[in-house]
Amino acid sequence: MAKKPVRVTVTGAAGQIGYAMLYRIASGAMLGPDQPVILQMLELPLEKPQQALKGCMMELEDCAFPLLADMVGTGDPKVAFKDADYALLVGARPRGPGMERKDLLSANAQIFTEQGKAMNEVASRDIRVIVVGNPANTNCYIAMKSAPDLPKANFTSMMRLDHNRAVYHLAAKVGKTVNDVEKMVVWGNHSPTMYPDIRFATIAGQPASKLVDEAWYRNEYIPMIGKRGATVIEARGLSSAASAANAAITHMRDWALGTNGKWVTMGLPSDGSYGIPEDILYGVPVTCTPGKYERVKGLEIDAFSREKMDATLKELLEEQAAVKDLVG
Ligand SMILES: NC(=O)c1ccc[n+]([C@@H]2O[C@H](COP(=O)([O-])OP(=O)(O)OC[C@H]3O[C@@H](n4cnc5c(N)ncnc54)[C@H](O)[C@@H]3O)[C@@H](O)[C@H]2O)c1
Ligand SMILES: O=C(O)C[C@H](O)C(=O)O
Repeated sequence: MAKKPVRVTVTGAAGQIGYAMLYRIASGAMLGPDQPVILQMLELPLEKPQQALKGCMMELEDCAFPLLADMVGTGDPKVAFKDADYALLVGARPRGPGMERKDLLSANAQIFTEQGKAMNEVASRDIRVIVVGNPANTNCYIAMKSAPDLPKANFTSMMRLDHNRAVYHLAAKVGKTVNDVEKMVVWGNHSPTMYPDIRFATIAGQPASKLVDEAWYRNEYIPMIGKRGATVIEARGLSSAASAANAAITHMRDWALGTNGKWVTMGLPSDGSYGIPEDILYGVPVTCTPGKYERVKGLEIDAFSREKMDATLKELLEEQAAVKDLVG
């Protein structure tokens, strides 16, 4: 029997990431080739973005996707999140050259308070949320705190782009492919303080730390992964869109359908493990079974890692303090 359609909300749907994302979700790339979806798309309630959203919806019609059961385009969060089963919170102001992601904090905090409240009121009680809009970890924290009736564990922030970058550049360094890399971890914040940790990683079954030079790893690789977003902005004049959309889709796909034991990185509200205070949205390794993620627990944290993990935590605590008044 055909599956019942599920409702997927995308905010900032007519922006660059939205445009790279909608058609893949409607094609089944996120929830599988037998799962019909209803797309509920939110854009700013202003003429230009609403007009652009209409254009996106025309193109969705013209794709004639068999899995697209229905669609809604709106400027009202309560319409966009109504009964939503999945939400991809993309809509936010992106940074330009010379800005850090945390410079966007106050501009975007309001958005995530409003959207958290709307989800609290009208979304499915089991909604699964990924926050992409920057600063993603803290925006997710704000949305989660603004939705006290929904399970905290269902709020996640996107660290998958960092994870994918870390996997690709490690594989490339030793002349292997991404398929050869297992057990990558990117701890912490989606910012230059993030800590790509290769201590558990293997490349074609060999320990990664034995295959690459430690000085390269510490002095080149870690900062390069942390600054990759800025490097793309410099080159494109715009922030990553295709790779960000791809990361969000694979984050949700893995959560919905499982990873078959493979480790991926998700920003999760901390449960206190690894010395991260509860509720802070922090990148950690997980495995997923359909509909459920499970943290990889009990990893040993050495002195170098502790220092790196504490530095990215410190930044998250500062971001959290800066939005304290909004969150209450
Ligand atoms: N977490 C990550 O790894 C990652 C990666 C890339 C980009 N980003 C972030 O994603 C966000 C979106 O990037 P983009 O390149 O698509 O930007 P964009 O400017 O092209 O699109 C953003 C869209 O959001 C809309 N929008 C703004 N406020 C909104 C609101 N309150 N409700 C609904 N829609 C709203 C805008 O009208 C616009 O169409 C930015 O914050 C960017 O920094 C995050
Ligand atoms: O760096 C940015 O501002 C965009 C995004 O967060 C990225 O990492 O590509």
